[in-house]
Amino acid sequence: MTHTDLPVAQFLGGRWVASAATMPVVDPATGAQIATVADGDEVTGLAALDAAAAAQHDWAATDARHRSDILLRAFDLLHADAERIARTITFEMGKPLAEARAEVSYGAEFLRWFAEEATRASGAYFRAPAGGRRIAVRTQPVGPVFAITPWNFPLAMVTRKIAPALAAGCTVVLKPAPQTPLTALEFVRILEAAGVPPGVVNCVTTSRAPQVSAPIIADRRLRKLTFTGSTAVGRALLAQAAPGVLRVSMELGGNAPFVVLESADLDKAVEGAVLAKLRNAGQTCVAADRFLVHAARAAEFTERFLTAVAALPVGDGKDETTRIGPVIDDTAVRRISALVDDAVDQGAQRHLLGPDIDGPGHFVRPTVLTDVDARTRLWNSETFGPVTALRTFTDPAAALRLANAGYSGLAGYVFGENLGETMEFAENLETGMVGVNTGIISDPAAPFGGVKSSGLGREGGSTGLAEYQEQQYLAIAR
Ligand SMILES: O=CCCCC(=O)O
Repeated sequence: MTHTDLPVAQFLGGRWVASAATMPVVDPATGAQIATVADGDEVTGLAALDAAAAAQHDWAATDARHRSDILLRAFDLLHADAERIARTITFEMGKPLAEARAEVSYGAEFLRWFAEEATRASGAYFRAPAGGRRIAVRTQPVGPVFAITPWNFPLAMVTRKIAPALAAGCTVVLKPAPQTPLTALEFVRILEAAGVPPGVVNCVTTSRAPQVSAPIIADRRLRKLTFTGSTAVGRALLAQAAPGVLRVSMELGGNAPFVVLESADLDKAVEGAVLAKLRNAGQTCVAADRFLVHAARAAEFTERFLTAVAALPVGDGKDETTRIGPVIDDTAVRRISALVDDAVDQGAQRHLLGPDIDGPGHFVRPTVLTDVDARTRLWNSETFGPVTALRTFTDPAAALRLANAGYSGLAGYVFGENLGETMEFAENLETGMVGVNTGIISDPAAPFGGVKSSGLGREGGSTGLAEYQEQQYLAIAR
């Protein structure tokens, strides 16, 4: 597969602007360079914002039905090209083809969801209770949006931001992750073909994120920043957004607890654990990181989970049989290995599963660690790899305290058949999302987001559009 039909260019103001500066795109399964794309700088970034700002007024003035129709055309075009886009995802970030196909379907659903939401925009009109005036409330687009997207879901995290922005009437500057520009560029071509007017969506690919992002965020024409990525980068972006008092949506890091209560159905728990931990080789913000298993069920759960993980073929995601692909790069391999070694040094038992794949790609051997000390870095970090950290509990109240310890609060998982106890536990988890007897929670119709340091705002669901809207209140004298 080659990507030579993608221009080495930035998409600015509805045109593909050729770039002399370039950056490579690397297949994490082989380490080989698979494409070259434009490498933008601050001038490119500001040119993208110029185009977005220039297009904002006219785009905001379009009818919601018009914007909805464009999103639906993009939905159809994405499905028509689904296999090629899925292969692009797998080539540039390594996830198994089956998962890449699932991502295309999932990503496309944001286009359909927000195409539908676009036409449901509502306001209010009523008499003030104290009399004297009528109150009218209308919505309007927040204005130009800067969307910074991650490499782990190179399509779905783009559609999850661009679809509501377009539905609301906002223009966009998109900066995809440097590891995964190809999927974003392919999607931009789909938007172009779907009829998105010039300047409404602009895309800057760059290896110099801070250099490109800072001037855009500092520019007073920008009105919203939306980011998915690590908490550390999110904090830095929030600081940059403060002087302009930008609207922000931040989907940041997690460290999800996965709790198996005494009443759990272990068929469901093991299946859920495999999905919650190993989807995308563990490189998901909602990945289960801290397994807390009731002592009475721990031996059986652990044995069955080890067997299930050992049975998952590890390898190049382009091989149809692969279930666990590479991690994104060599830095990730080293970071994950250091977390594992540190946990083992502090008393954890290491269970190595699957083959040990030596380079040239970036592979981490699936590993389960039992008896992990809750003070280790592994327990307290977002692992972002195929490594499971497990400990047991006897007192559910203590397990809940441990699950809620720490600063992150994105996702959590609870498995149990005692409905009362399970729901009580789920409701008391300090996370924005909870999977109850399921290892997959993502759904375009549900509000995705975290509490504590896992983020601000929600994407998708019935409130996802409002993240891109302002309310204007009109006081009408009687
Ligand atoms: O890392 C965050 C991506 C979340 C993907 C999903 O919606 O499951």
